[in-house]
Amino acid sequence: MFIDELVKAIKEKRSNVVVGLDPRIESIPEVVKGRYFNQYGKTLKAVAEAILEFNKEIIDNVCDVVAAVKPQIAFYEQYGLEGLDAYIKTCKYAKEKGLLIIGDIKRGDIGTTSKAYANAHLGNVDIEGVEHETFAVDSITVNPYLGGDTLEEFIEDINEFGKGMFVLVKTSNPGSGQLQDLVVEGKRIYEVVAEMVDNLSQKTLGTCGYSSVGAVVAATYPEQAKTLRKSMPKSYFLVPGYGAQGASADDIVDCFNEDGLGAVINSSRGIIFAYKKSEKGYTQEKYGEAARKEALDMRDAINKALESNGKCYW
Ligand SMILES: O=C(O)c1cc(=O)[nH]c(=O)n1[C@@H]1O[C@H](COP(=O)(O)O)[C@@H](O)[C@H]1O
Repeated sequence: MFIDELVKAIKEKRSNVVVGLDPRIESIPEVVKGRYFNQYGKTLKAVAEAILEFNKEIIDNVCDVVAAVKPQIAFYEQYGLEGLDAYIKTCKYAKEKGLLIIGDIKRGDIGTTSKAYANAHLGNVDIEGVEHETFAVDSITVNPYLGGDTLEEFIEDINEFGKGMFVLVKTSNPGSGQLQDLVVEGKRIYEVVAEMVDNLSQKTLGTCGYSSVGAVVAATYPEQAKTLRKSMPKSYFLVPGYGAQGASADDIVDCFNEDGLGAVINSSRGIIFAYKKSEKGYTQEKYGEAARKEALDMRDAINKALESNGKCYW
């Protein structure tokens, strides 16, 4: 089951870090993309090849330091089929390197359509009795805006295929409060979503005691995260906002339970494009090493903050 594998990886690697594989062609080092532009011109094919080479180097450098990777599909989808091919190959490579994959797809639609998303990203598609795995990731992010029935559609595949999902509860963006913080019948909308997540978590408990239905709770709103931690005790939090969006290790402590578990912290740009921090002596030629160094620093900073609050598991 996804959650048991995630907790196992966290404990083995002593790391609560997730690296977001969000490639932006403008930030991929010239030493990588230049070769593909020479070979294929400024084409979708060249970009997709550059992304794949870049991702593989990042994965090679962080696979023993992080619990999971989180490719955000928009960064691939924007390059059409070539881009999606790079997404699939990236996921396959990460899997070969022993990493868990959280496909950041943020889907959600009416029931039968959600089921099609579940088939694509969690389960299988059935072509007249022949099963095919299309995107093959371990867990996904899901948008709850259409209501609880639409989230239920993912549960069957989560249980059948041992997968997981993280439901958007409190997001990191500046406008997240506009809808999520509204008070309706005495409760904030994000609290209502948290109740839905908590109910679903009971149906998907792993042997580790946590559930394969988790929640996205942003590091940029630590006060809300503290309350949410109590409302969803069995759900793992996927915590974005660390690094590039301004949150630090101290901001994520309350996303963890007293047992030192309960959250994975994502950083995308801050790690994969760390080579740009030339003041640290990083170079574009050694962009993989720079990512590794930043992932190690992030792991250690989080462990230190947890330790000083009596919440370090190891
Ligand atoms: O679901 C997410 O991962 C997510 C939710 C959220 O509230 N905020 C957020 O930034 N994210 C994603 O987390 C990643 C953050 O990237 P960086 O800001 O570069 O670390 C991006 O892939 C976002 O799409």
